[in-house]
Amino acid sequence: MNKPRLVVVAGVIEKQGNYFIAQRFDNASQGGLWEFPGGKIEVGETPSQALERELYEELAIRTVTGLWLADSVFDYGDKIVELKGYLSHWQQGEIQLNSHQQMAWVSLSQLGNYQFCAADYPIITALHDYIALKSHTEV
Ligand SMILES: Nc1nc2c([nH]c(=O)n2[C@@H]2O[C@H](COP(=O)(O)OP(=O)(O)OP(=O)(O)O)[C@@H](O)[C@H]2O)c(=O)[nH]1
Repeated sequence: MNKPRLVVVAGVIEKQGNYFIAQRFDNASQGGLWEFPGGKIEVGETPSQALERELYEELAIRTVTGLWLADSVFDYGDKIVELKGYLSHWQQGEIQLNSHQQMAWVSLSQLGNYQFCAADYPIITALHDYIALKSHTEV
């Protein structure tokens, strides 16, 4: 049997040097693990549109999708997830947690203290690389 391959977008939202992360419900797939909010791309959507829709549904905030960070493919056994990570820029609204059991704002170095969905680690690496590059090019 062919296992499903899900194409999923995830957004990294930054505020004052901290990054938004959210914990999946214990009874969901990858339950209890942390992730960047987002979800599956629907038919006819661009990744950017899907991410803006998902962040509104999950967090009730309006965002604009920014820089692409990385794509990551992980086989969870029952499904393959192709995760596309982007920066997301918060435009308006206050965060309401509609689809997660917990949230946190954490620094880049604190990200290592949380257990993420396996597909997220290349996105975290790309975020580290991006921030390092940015700090080298800023004068
Ligand atoms: N939103 C989001 N999903 C992620 C991330 N990393 C990761 O592996 N995923 C996986 O991508 C899939 C899509 O998740 P979803 O939020 O749209 O919906 P879901 O829990 O109903 O997914 P499911 O149908 O696999 O149970 C989930 O299996 C989830 O575990 C991430 O950083 N953000």
